[in-house]
Amino acid sequence: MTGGVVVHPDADAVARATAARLLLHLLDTQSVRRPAHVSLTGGGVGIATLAAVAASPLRDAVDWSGVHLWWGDERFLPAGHEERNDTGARTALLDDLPIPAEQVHTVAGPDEVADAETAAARYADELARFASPGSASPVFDVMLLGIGPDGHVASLFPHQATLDVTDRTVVGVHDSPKPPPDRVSLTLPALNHATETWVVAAGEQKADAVRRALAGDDWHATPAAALQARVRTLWLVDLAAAGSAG
Ligand SMILES: O=C(O)[C@H](O)[C@@H](O)[C@H](O)[C@H](O)COP(=O)(O)O
Repeated sequence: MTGGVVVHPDADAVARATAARLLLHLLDTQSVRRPAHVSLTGGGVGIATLAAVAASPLRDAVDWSGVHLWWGDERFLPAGHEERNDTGARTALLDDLPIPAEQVHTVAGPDEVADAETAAARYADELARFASPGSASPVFDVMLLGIGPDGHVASLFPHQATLDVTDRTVVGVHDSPKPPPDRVSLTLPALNHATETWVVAAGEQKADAVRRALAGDDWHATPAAALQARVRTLWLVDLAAAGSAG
């Protein structure tokens, strides 16, 4: 397992460089095996990265029919709601991408299921359909994640019981300190079932969380400290999030 921190000048550079990294990574992956599984994230830099993928000349070099897209977490809101992570992704990129609809694996919302637990169970079933041998989910080629100022990743928030769930790949989340309160999230074992994890972060308000995660803080206090991809965990940050601002 290796890791590293790549520091870019600003948020826009983080998004553009991460988009280029993702597209090249997909091209490399597709030269040896398919399909590729990529897990997306909501959040400012996460969605800006998808917009940068849409704008990249490399975008059409990828064979999107060989890519499956997932989400590390979703806000438990009806399909099409503007605050859903997948809505942001559709607007930024997916509406315009030649990817088969059945390879875009979204989380059910309250328009489809009664509660976040049911949505989580349904998403776990979907992950299981594509599971690598002997496991409950595919190995994600790239797990893209943002980080909150409190150190949360996906919808795993500090000191919540969901952090200790290891017998499932997906959980319902309630009382999220970041709105909306109800969410669905991959658990830590599922997030770490990834070849590469890339945490994107920009802005001074992320600097303390990034520092604590990299210092190996107690992951109940800083969930991002628990991230450990199989091959490489990369931190793609701007100067401010690296704690080097001004
Ligand atoms: O639903 C969400 O909001 C997320 O998936 C969440 O984990 C996000 O990635 C971080 O909170 C960072 O978000 P920002 O980049 O907007 O701060």
